[in-house]
Amino acid sequence: MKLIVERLVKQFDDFSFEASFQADIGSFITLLGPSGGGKTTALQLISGLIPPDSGHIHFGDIELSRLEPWKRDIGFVFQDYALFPHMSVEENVAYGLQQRQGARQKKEEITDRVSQMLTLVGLEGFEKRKPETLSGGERQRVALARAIAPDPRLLLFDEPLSALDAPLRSRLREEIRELQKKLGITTIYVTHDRDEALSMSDLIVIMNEGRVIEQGAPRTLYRKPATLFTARFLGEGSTITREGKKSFFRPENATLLLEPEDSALRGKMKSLRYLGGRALATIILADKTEISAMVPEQRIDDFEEHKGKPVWVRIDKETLIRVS
Ligand SMILES: Nc1ncnc2c1ncn2[C@@H]1O[C@H](COP(=O)(O)OP(=O)(O)OP(=O)(O)O)[C@@H](O)[C@H]1O
Repeated sequence: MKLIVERLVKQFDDFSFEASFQADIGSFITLLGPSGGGKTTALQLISGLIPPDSGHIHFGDIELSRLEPWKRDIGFVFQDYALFPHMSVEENVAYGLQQRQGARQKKEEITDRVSQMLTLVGLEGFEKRKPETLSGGERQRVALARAIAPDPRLLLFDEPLSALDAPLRSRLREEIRELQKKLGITTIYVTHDRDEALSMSDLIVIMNEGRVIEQGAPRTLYRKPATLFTARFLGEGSTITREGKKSFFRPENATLLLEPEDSALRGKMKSLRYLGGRALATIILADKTEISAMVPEQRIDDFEEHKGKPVWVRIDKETLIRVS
């Protein structure tokens, strides 16, 4: 069973969007790309907030794009939480249930479901609190509980963690991913943060300028990107020309040497930037190309006083990537 986004098209005055991608039902899909790439537009089209000019969205046997937005069974979590300020935590979570399931839903059933959801996101005891008394992370947990309470078929996240500090962001990443796995909800997650995309996803869809550049599993896209855009977006790297073709390599696949070696590239050390546990060396080759190589902690001493001096760089051949 697949989620298939098929040639979804939307034309704004000066922005054209066209995207196709597909993934297994139950998987965690991340739309990754720079600002203005069309990620939010993709979510809005999928949820039905804006109508597409053409295209289809299939969820298994169901054609979502034929359904009215409120019949699509979609949960949404935004960056700014979008909680109702005058409602308590439990009222916020219950709101989604009452909307979806109609007023006939028994009161006790709603109460049970709300407390089950709050337990799931680690917020027992917060039932009566108002959003203004909560931290950013707690608010985002409420938003998550509200989104999953009606048991949606699809969960959409739009940069949910970008307002939070780094340690909290990384904790919530793990929590969201674990919860998603446990519940098996098909999820589409929008971010411009590559670490987030690499650490959370089953599938990453790279978007730029309203188009899908490529899609793949995190490690495949990182190690074997088809395009220079994806290669650069997913991490550090350098481009060299070999036999007239552009080749890309990651700094961790390049070894810095003090002595010449067969097929190692000769250059001059430009800088060495310490990153904690390792350092990133920048080397200028004879043709003025700048490349970078990772130096492990135990070898940093060898190169620390080496600025401006000759060095050699050995690149693992099998890690060189042909890119277009
Ligand atoms: N309703 C609209 N009318 C006109 N243009 C729009 C509309 N919605 C989005 N756009 C344009 O579409 C482009 C893509 O915007 P979108 O928000 O989808 O990008 P994004 O990848 O989510 O970026 P960000 O990370 O900054 O949110 C932008 O140039 C935006 O101005």
